[in-house]
Amino acid sequence: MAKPALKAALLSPQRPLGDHPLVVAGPSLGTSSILWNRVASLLGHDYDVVAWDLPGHGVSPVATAAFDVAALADALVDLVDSIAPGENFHYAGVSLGGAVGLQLGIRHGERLKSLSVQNSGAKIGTPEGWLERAETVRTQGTPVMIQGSAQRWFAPGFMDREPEFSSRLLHSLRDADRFSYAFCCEALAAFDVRNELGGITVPTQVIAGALDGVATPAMAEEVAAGITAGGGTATAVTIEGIAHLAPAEAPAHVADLMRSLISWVESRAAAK
Ligand SMILES: O=C(O)CC1=CCC(=O)O1
Repeated sequence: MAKPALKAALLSPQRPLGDHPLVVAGPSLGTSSILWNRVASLLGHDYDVVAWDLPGHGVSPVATAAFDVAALADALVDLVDSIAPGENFHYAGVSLGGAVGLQLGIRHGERLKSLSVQNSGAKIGTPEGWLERAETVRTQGTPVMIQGSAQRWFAPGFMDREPEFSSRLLHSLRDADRFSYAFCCEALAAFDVRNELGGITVPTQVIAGALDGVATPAMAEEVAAGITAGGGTATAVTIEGIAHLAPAEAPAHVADLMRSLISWVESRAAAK
């Protein structure tokens, strides 16, 4: 599979990288690094927060060939090495970005210090559904997804409370390259790591939204159980009142959960 080129934005304050632990944050399908703005403003004082974009989304170049989730994980390690060569990092990702996190844990566990998988699962949706969506978007463009995405992404009332932020997120979808979006759908169609979760040994938290119909709390429990069955450390947490975009909908809660995991891992490493 082709390895797509990825780019990232620094969301923490401008300063030389390396004095603070590195946190790499990944987006969901149709969104961009904007998804992480609020969490980064809460964590950016203590951590270097870098958010990457999917191919053809945000600042990443369009994809010209198919890729799978494993290739996205490999490309992300290349990206980290271009920013902070050889550095180990904490990773957090939402939905497809969370799937990339699971592949990082499976394929590149030695590079991860912790893993926060949010609104995601070891398998998301059905291959048929993703292939149908890929075809729709390839022929009609990403704007055709806006109405349905708004319903899946946000809990009732969020768009009324946060019109500007929700519209910035939906603009990321509108502005995404249709072919790259379709390749992402095809990557999700082929993604199923339910039998590989036992290979993840990095400390992991799995965050679900109680109102998420795409990646349900049961899917988060399944990920955590699969990791612990292999001897790893994982906990699943459900946040009430939110749907599919935890860092946008509950930034303070997500930042607290991430900070607990990261500071536990960092203090454990410092004590060794
Ligand atoms: O269906 C959506 O748009 C939500 C979603 C599924 C996978 C992903 O990354 O986002």
